[in-house]
Amino acid sequence: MSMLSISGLRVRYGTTVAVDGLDLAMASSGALALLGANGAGKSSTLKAVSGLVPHEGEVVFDGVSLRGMSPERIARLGLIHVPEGRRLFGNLTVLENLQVGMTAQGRRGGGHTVDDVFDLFPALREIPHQMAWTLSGGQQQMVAIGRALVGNPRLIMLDEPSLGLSPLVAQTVYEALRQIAGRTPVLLVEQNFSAALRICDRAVVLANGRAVYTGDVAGLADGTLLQNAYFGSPEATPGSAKG
Ligand SMILES: Nc1ncnc2c1ncn2[C@@H]1O[C@H](COP(=O)(O)OP(=O)(O)OP(=O)(O)O)[C@@H](O)[C@H]1O
Repeated sequence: MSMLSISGLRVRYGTTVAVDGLDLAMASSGALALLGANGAGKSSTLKAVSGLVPHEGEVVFDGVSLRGMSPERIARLGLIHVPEGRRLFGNLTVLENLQVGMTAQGRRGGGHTVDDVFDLFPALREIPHQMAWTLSGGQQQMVAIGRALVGNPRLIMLDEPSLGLSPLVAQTVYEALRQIAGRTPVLLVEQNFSAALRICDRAVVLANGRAVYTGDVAGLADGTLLQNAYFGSPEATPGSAKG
């Protein structure tokens, strides 16, 4: 049985169709990359799964339909979203942000401790009392991932974790994600497809809200399909173009 199963997902904002009938299934281990150009519908997919935007279609997590559930309840089931832009509490410290993440554990308990997060990201161990708003982008991303981990995710969804990071910092974040994916299934949204493909075993490529590829990352090796999805071609861009 799939851990996460999405069928016929449709997200609209007014007249814009952001996700246009997406089917996607994830097993209970491994990492899946959700790829595509700007505006392809990647973030909207994650937001729909975590109950942040209205949608049509069915999302089932570990056999439970998420229809009508609040984002808080979905997070307490262990489906945890690290949004684009990190969304930390700026006026809380590193440690306090991590402690807030523990509330997503609900009654499940377990998962990473704050100490485990500091083992994963030693740079944070040095600055537990620093206010989040003063952190660099890379440190913020580490706290955002750590905050998800202490919530004991059963599946973790990350939206563009490397956005705005230097190549070296992005590499540190990706090394941690590789370790995380070894024990928790990861659904990873990225613009930076080469980084994502290095840690994922499966991929879905979106163009204008529709899947143009679903399968093993090996099937993307020759690059043509990704080139088309990111830079445009008639086959890779069904439906009308959106800005
Ligand atoms: N709140 C919103 N209101 C109106 N349109 C939106 C909203 N959010 C997204 N869209 C539109 O929906 C489409 C899909 O956006 P989405 O953010 O899901 O794409 P994406 O693949 O994540 O791209 P990006 O990497 O730029 O975030 C785009 O056309 C976008 O302009």
